[in-house]
Amino acid sequence: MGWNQHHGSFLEMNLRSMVTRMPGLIASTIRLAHRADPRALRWVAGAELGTGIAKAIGLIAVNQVLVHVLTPGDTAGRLTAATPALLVVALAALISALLRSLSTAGTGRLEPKVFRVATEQYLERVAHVELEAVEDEEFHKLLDSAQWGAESARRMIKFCTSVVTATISLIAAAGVLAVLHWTLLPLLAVMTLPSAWSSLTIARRRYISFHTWVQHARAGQLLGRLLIDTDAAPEVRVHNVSPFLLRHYRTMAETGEKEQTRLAGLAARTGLIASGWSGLTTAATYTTLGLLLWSGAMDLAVAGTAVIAIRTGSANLEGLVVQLNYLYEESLFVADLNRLCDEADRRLIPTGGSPLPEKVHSIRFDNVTFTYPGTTDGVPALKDVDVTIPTGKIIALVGNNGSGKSTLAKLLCGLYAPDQGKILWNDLDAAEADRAELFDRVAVVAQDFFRWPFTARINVAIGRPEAPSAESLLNTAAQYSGADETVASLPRGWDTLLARGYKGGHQISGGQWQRIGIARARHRDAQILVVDEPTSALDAEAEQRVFDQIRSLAAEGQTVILITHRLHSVRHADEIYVLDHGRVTEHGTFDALMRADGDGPGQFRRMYKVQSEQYHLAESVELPTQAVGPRAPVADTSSS
Ligand SMILES: Nc1ncnc2c1ncn2[C@@H]1O[C@H](COP(=O)(O)OP(=O)(O)OP(=O)(O)O)[C@@H](O)[C@H]1O
Repeated sequence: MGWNQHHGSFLEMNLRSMVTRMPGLIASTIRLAHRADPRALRWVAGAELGTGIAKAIGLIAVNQVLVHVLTPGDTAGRLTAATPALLVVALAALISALLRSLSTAGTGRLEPKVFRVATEQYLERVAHVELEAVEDEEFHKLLDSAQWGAESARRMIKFCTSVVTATISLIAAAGVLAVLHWTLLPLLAVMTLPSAWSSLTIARRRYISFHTWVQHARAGQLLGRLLIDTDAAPEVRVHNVSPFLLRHYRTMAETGEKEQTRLAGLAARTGLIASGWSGLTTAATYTTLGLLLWSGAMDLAVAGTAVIAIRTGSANLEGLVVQLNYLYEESLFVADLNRLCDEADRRLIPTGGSPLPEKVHSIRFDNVTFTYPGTTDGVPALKDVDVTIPTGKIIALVGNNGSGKSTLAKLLCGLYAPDQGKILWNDLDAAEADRAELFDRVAVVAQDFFRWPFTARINVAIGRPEAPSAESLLNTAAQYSGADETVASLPRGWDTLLARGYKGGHQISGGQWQRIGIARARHRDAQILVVDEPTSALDAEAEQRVFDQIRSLAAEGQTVILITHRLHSVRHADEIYVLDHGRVTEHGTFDALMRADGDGPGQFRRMYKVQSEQYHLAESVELPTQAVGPRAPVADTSSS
C-alpha cells in the first residue's frame, strides 16, 4: 500500500515541518477542488469564512453581555442594557448554524467530485504509460500508495474546511483575549501544548507502526481473500487447503492484534501524561486569572469573558492541531498522487512521430537485442535477432519455453523498444514511428488474453472500442473463431454477462474463452494479426478450424504471426523462425527445416520428431500434406 514511501516523512513530522508545508498542501487541495466544482468550492469557502466571523462577533457580544450584567445597578436595568448584545449572540449563533449546514451541503457535493477528478487524473495517465513502467516495481509501489491519494484528497476537503473554521475562531478568541489582557494569550498557548504533543506523538507512532506492519497486514488480507476466491475455490476444497490458510490467517491476525494492543497501551499512557500536564497548565491559567482579579488588574466582567474566550480558544487550538495533524497525514498520500502523475507524465507513450508507410511490404528485425528492464541477471530475452516478416504471409515463431517468442511479438506490436538494433517498417524505424498508428495496425491474441468481465458482445467489440459494433460484424468475427456456437449456447446470446459471481453472470470454459479472444482479434481487423498459442485450449475440430481461418486470412493479404508449440500446425507457414535462448537458431519453410540435420540446425526437426513420437506419429513426417493436423502433435516443446 506504499506506506513505506512515507518513512522519512513520518520521522520528520513535527510542528515546524507541518506549519511550513501546510500552505502549499492546502493550496494544492483547493486547486483540485476548483477543478472539480468551482461553485461548490465558493459556497464552502464563503460559508466557512462566514461561520468564523459569526463566531467572532458572537464572542465579542458575549463580552458585552457580561459587561452589562456584571455592572453594578438594578437587575432589570442591567438585563435591558444587555438585551441588544444578547440578540447579537443569538443572531450570530443562528447565522453560524445556517452557514454550517450550507458548508456541510457544499462539502458533501465537493468531496465525491474531488475524488473523481483526482482518480481520473492518475487513471488517464497510467493508462497511457509505457508497458515497461507498468511492470516496474518502483512505479507500482508509487501507484499503490497514490491510489490512496485520491481518497485522501477527498478527505482533505473536510479537514481543510475544519482548519479554516478553527483558525478564524481561534483568531477571534485570541483577539478578544489580547484586548482583555495580554498575559492571557501565552496562557492559551501553554494550555493547548499538552494535547498538541499527545496527538502528534500518537499519530507519529501509528504511522511508524503502519510502515512496519503494512506487508504483514496485506499478507493477512491476502490469505483471507484466498479462502473466498472463486478461482481458488475448487482447489481449496479438493486439496483441503482451508485449515492451512485459516491457521496462517489466525496467526497473522493475532500478531497484528498484539501490535494494536501495544499501540493502545502507549496511547493511553501518552493521553494520561498529556491530561496531567493539561490539568497543571489549566490550573496555572486560572490562578493567573484569579491573581489578576485579586490585584484589581482585571474586573469581573472581563474575567468572565476571559474564561469563555480561553475555553473557546483552547478548544479551537486543540481542534486546529488535530485537524492539521489529519491534514498532514492525508497530504502525504496526495503528495504521492502528484508524484505518480509527474512520473507517469515522464513515462507516457510518446505521441506524434513519423506516419507509418501506407503500404508496408515488410517488417524487419535488424540485429535486435532486448533485455527486460529490471532483469537482475541481465540476460537478454532477445539477442542479435534478425527476422523478416513480409506482409501478407504467415510467419511462425517456435521454440522452447522462455526462448523469446512472445517477447519478439511484443516488440513487433510496439509494446517495448529494442535496446540495440532496429525494427524497420519498410525503411522506417519503429522507434520514430507514430505509436498510436503502429498499435492501430496490429491485433493480438496473447497467451493470457484478457477476459473482460463484461457481456459476450463487449468482449468481442472491445477489439475495436471506437468503432460501432454492428451485430453482423460481431457475427462474422465469431464465425471465424467458432465463437458463434459459444454465443448461441449462452442464455442471453451476445448479451450474456461473462463474469462469475455477478447476477446473471455466466461461466464459459477455457476453450470457449479462447474462441471469444480470437473473435475479438478478428473483429479488430488489423493489418497484422499476432496469435500467441491461439489453440492451446481448443478441441481438435475447433483447432483445425482456427488454423484454416488463419490461412485464409493470409490469403486475403493479412499478415499473421503465429506463435505455437504445435509444430504440425506450422507446416503451412511461409517462414518458420526457431528461437532458442533469445536467438534465432534457424529459419526456413517447413520442408526446408525438416530436411536440416546436425546439432545446430535441425532443432526444429528434432522437436517435431519428439512431438510426433509421443503420438506414435513419427511416420507422419513423411505423410504428405494434411491440411492442418487433426489433433496431431500437441505436446509442449519444453518436454524436449
Ligand atoms: N515481463 C517480463 N519481465 C521480465 N522478464 C520477462 C518478462 N516476460 C518474459 N520474460 C523473460 O523473457 C524470456 C523470454 O520469455 P518469452 O515469454 O518471450 O518466452 P516464450 O518463448 O514466449 O515462452 P513460452 O513458450 O513459455 O510462452 C524468459 O526468460 C522470461 O522469463
